[in-house]
Amino acid sequence: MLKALIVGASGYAGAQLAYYLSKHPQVEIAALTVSGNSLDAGKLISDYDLYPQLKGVVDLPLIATSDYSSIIENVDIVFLATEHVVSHDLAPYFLDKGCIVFDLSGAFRVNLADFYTQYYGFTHQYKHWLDKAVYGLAEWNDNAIKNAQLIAVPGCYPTAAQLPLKPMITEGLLDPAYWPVINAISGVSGAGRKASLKNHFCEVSIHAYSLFAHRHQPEIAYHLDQQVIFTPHLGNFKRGIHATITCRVKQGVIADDILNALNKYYKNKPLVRIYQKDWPSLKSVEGLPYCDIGFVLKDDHLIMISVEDNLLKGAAAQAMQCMNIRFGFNETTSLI
Ligand SMILES: NC(=O)C1=CN([C@@H]2O[C@H](COP(=O)(O)OP(=O)(O)OC[C@H]3O[C@@H](n4cnc5c(N)ncnc54)[C@H](OP(=O)(O)O)[C@@H]3O)[C@@H](O)[C@H]2O)C=CC1
Ligand SMILES: CC(=O)N[C@@H](CCC(=O)OP(=O)(O)O)C(=O)O
Repeated sequence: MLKALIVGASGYAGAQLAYYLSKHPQVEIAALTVSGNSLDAGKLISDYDLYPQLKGVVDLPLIATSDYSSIIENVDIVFLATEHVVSHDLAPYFLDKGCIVFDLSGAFRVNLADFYTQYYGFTHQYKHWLDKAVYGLAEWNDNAIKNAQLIAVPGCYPTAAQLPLKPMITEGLLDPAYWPVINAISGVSGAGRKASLKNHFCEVSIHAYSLFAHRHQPEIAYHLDQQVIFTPHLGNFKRGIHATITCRVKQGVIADDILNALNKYYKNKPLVRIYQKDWPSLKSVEGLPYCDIGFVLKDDHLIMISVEDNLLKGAAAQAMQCMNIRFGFNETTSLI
């Protein structure tokens, strides 16, 4: 049995990882940790005020620590379900110890000078690990993931945006003169579990935010090798991302070309489901590890709809999928 550590286990993504690992036949949980001064220190993850859904499933304590020396002996795999700067600081320690690290934050996703100072507010200190990190967009990077020590699991919006667009761009179906326009709305869990007025349920309305300034715009553009306009929205629901992506196709492209491109890349990919008619809504993916994609073409205007659970295909499920790929397990083990 491989042994896995989840850092940030009391967070929304960390708790989902704990659930998936509890069902995995080849990997077991070595420890669940939170920060040294966590208010949840010593509680069971399944306690009433944390995740009672995990009662009888994962009844492990949350260890509050910043010293991993006694834990690491026993660990093969580390999931960092922590905010970006915490992952940035912790990942090299585990990597130097030889662990395989799956980072759910943005700390190793984009290898561009000044990207972290501009969008994340810190100067990246670990260029050599940034150079080695493999972007964990699982359906597209499986060969590189198989050999990676550090897997940077994509952001929730970038997964919902890239999965529909990548086949279009790779097959040369889009008119390069027009940037795809991505309008995506996320549930409040996208902001994490820590309470603030911004994610207080009674305060949340529906609104766009970070116009022309969200850190996921450069992440999407970098990995697509195509500029895009990206506008995130916050919605008054718990979980899920619904992305509406409007593009201009090249003259002569017909609906069959779009469907064939999607099928070419996803027919054998169990976690991406293509709609042949109509288009998906959030209820088809809530609590599930899929990204569902539909589209409509009118003349040379293409609208693609993609939906996912931000905490699952947008975070924990994709991390688990990457782990399965990395260790040669069935891609969907413990996920479906
Ligand atoms: N929520 C989402 O939809 C998505 C999230 N992500 C990314 O995944 C990561 C986790 O997100 P999410 O689960 O929402 O975040 P949460 O805020 O819900 O959880 C963060 C977790 O990290 C712990 N933590 C904070 N500081 C430290 C530390 N120094 N050492 C160890 N643990 C620490 C927190 O516990 P405590 O503070 O008590 O120590 C908590 O368990 C983030 O990088 C986020 O950007 C990616 C895609 C989607
Ligand atoms: C609704 C909400 O606030 N969403 C977050 C993005 C989700 C996330 O966790 O960001 P990463 O994918 O970069 O890790 C935001 O816009 O900052």
